[in-house]
Amino acid sequence: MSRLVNGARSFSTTASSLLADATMASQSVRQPSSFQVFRDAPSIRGLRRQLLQNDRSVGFVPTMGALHEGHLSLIRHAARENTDIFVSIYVNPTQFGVTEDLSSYPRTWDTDVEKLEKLNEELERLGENSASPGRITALFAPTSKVMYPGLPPSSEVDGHGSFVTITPLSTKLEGGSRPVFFRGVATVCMKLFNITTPDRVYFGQKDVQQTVVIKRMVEDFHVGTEMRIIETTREHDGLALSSRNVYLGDRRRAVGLTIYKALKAAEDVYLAGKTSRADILGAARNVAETVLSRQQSLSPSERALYEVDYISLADPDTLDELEVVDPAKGAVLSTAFKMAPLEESKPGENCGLGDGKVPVRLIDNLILAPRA
Ligand SMILES: Nc1ncnc2c1ncn2[C@@H]1O[C@H](COP(=O)(O)OP(=O)(O)OP(=O)(O)O)[C@@H](O)[C@H]1O
Ligand SMILES: CC(C)(CO)[C@@H](O)C(=O)[O-]
Ligand code: BAL
Repeated sequence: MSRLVNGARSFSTTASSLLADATMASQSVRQPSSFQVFRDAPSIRGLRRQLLQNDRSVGFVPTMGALHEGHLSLIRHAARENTDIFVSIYVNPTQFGVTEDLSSYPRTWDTDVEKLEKLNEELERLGENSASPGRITALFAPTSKVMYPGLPPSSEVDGHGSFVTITPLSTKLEGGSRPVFFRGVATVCMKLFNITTPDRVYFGQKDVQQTVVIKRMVEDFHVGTEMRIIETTREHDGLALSSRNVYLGDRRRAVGLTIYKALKAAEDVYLAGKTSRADILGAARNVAETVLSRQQSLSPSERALYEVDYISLADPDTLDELEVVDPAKGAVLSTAFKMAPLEESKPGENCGLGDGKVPVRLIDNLILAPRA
């Protein structure tokens, strides 16, 4: 397959996306051999047209890069039911609020390309003995000028632009702390879906509210694609993989596991037969508060502090908060922790990328499955 970088152009809009595009350009050194890289819409559309004419199916996996096993798991699922997989890497400025971490979001082009190449080798080996030999054939890595051709992309709540807004879903949970987040996500996903016209799209359960918003968008706008939601990939101890975890370091990584422990405690209560909000969320809050007060009693060089943004027990379709879980329907248990920067580090301590100074937002959720 060709080693072309298709339609490579370098435009920029706001300072942040200028930085993002420049970072991308400076990192776009490694070129893959088993799939093509596309930087603009007409070129990837050309490939899509050819595939359609040859009765091939496309599974699309949108990402913001800094790829980890969670992303690879989405691609492996896509490989089981499509001949061709399109992956996108684009750090979308409009989903970051003006004070959020757009400029520090991890960008790791070379290792991302390497991981995708290795995965293609794995898929090729699997394909020899299976009926579903899907492969990555395209990596779409557009510039912001390609994605936002008309205007500089705005991250202001009242900023101008062509936006897709899905309310009230987008205002709940994550939307409470990140008011432009789902407007940005829905808008960029609509653009990506319009460009790639995939048969199926793959999203991770880890970002549960994102799956609910995109599912609603696909239904309400009659987007001609099927949506697949893939279970959360976790570390051995349960911490959900996330691109931002590289900023945690050892101390915040250990304390950050509380997010999973709190959810598990709440799930245990539901599995034991309780259905009330007070019982279920009480168990999660108890874990979160106990760990936090223990951390607060330690010295600044020993502790890692956090703030619980929300702990939610919500309806799986509307994300409305529930007082009681209907066991026939189940619920979504979700939470967000804001891990504060370390106050003091110890000599030789692994404080993570950014030396422990970058605040890290962790989100996680468990689905309380319906029971008879
Ligand atoms: N641990 C995971 N398991 C399964 N899917 C995941 C996991 N982490 C991310 N994904 C999915 O990968 C897709 C791209 O996500 P993204 O590139 O934002 O990575 P991320 O790890 O979620 O990063 P962030 O630090 O921004 O949360 C999304 O559909 C997301 O839900
Ligand atoms: C879906 C997405 C790629 C849109 O930018 C992003 O929100 C993500 O990576 O989850
Ligand atoms: N996976 C979510 C992307 C974000 O936090 O911006």
